[in-house]
Amino acid sequence: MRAVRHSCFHSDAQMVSFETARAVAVALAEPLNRQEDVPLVRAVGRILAATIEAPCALPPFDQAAMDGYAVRLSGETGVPLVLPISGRTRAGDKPDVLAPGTAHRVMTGAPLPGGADTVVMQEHATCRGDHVQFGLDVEAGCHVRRVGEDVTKGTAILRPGRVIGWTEVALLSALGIATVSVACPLRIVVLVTGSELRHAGEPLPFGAIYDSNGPMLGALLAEPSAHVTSLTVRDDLAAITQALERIAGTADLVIVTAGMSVGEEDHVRNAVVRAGGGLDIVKVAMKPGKPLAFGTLAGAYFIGLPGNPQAAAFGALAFVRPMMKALLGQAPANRITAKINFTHPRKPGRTELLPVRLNVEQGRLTAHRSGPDGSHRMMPLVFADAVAVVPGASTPVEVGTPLEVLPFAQPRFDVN
Ligand SMILES: Nc1nc2c(c(=O)[nH]1)N[C@H]1C(S)=C(S)[C@@H](COP(=O)(O)OP(=O)(O)OC[C@H]3O[C@@H](n4cnc5c(N)ncnc54)[C@H](O)[C@@H]3O)O[C@H]1N2
Ligand code: MOO
Repeated sequence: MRAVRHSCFHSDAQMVSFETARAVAVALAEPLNRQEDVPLVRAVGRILAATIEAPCALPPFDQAAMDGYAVRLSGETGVPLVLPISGRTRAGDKPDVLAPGTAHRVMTGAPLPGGADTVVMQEHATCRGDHVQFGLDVEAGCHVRRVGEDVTKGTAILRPGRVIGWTEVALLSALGIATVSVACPLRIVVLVTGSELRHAGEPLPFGAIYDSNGPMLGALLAEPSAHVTSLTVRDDLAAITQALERIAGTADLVIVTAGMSVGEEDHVRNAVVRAGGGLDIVKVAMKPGKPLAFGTLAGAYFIGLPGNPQAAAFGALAFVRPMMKALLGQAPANRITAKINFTHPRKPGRTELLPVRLNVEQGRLTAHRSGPDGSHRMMPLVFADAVAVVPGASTPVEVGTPLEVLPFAQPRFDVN
C-alpha cells in the first residue's frame, strides 16, 4: 500500500480538482497481487493473474477444412481428371499417408494425409465406384487448415489483467487448459450511515427513508472479481468508529456513504481518524459529490461518498471503479466521449457530472439529459446509462460539444 499524506482535514481542508482526485485514486491503489487457481468453467468474469502461453499449436496439425478429397497438386504430380480413391480419414483418426497419384477421402477436421496439399470439396467431385472425377477449377492449397496458423505453440496468448469472457473460455478450452490463475476477489465493505435509514420491507416512520445507497452500491460494484458486503450504522460518532474498527482488517476497500458533510451529524471523517485511519483528500471540486474523502484504514483503502444517491453513485463510477481496476492489476479504462445534444448553461467552477442517456446517432455516440438537476433524484438515474463529465473550466456547454462519459455498465472494450 502506497503511503498517503495523512493531512488533517481540520486544518486547511484542501479541495482538489476532479482530475487530481481521479489521478490520486488510481495512484494510491497498488495491485494486491493475490491470486488463486480456479477451474476455467468457473472463471468467467474473473481477471487473469498470469500470462498464458499456448501449450500447443492451433490447429494442432494440418487438417481438412471441408468434406471431400485430399490430393497433391503441387510439385510434379499434377492432377489427372480422374484419380483412384486410396483411403479414408475422419476427424479423430490417426494421420494417414497419401499414395502418390491418388485421392484420399477426408472429412472436415480430419488430419491431412501426409503428402497431400489440397482438399477438393465433394461438391466439386463425382465419385465413380473406386475413382473420383474432379471439376477443372481445383485450386492448389485450398481447404487446408495449416498447423499453428491460428496460434503458434509457446506464444503469449493472454496477459494478466484480462477479463475471462466467453471468447477466452473458448480459446483456453481449445488449448486444453482446464485451470487458470486469477486475481482473488476484492473484499469491499460498504458502511451505510444514517439514523434516518430503514431497510426495504421494514415499517417506515414519518421522517425516515429507505436505504437505497447500500443496495445501489452493492449492485453497481459487485462483479465476479469483487465481493461486496454492507452494514448500516446510525449517525453516532462512537457507533461509526466502532463499526470501522470492526471492518478494519476484513476489507481491501472500505466505502462509507453519507455523514461526509459539515453538519452536526456528519461524523465519518472524525470516525476514520479515531479508528486509526488517515484522510488524504477530503473534498473534491465536483458537483454533485463535493464532500468526498479518500484515505486508508488499517491496511484497506477508504473512500467516503456523500449521502445523496447521485453523488454516491457518481463517486463510485469516477473513483471506486478505477481503484478496483488498479487493485486487481488491470490497466485504466479507455476514456469514452459522446457528443451532447443539449445546452448546459454554467460558469467555470466545479466539474459537473450529469446523468445522460446514450444513443448512436449518425454513427456518433450522443448523450441526452435524462432528467432535471438534483443529486437526491432517482428517476434521472433510471433513465440514464452514463454520466457526462463537464470539465471545471468549461463555460456554457453547447449542443455538439464532445464530453467524456462514464458508462454505468462496463463495455467489453473497456476491460483489457
Ligand atoms: N451546509 C452545508 N450543507 C451541505 C453541504 C455543504 O457543503 N454545506 N453539502 C451538501 C451536499 S453537496 C451533499 S451531497 C450532502 C452530503 O451530505 P452527507 O454526505 O453528510 O450525507 P447526509 O447529510 O447524511 O445525507 C445527504 C442526503 O442523502 C440521504 N441519504 C443518506 N444516506 C442515504 C442512503 N443510504 N440511501 C438513500 N438516501 C440517503 C440523506 O437522507 C440526505 O437527504 O450534504 C449537503 N449539505
Ligand atoms: O454535491 Mo451534493 O454531492 O449531492 O449535491
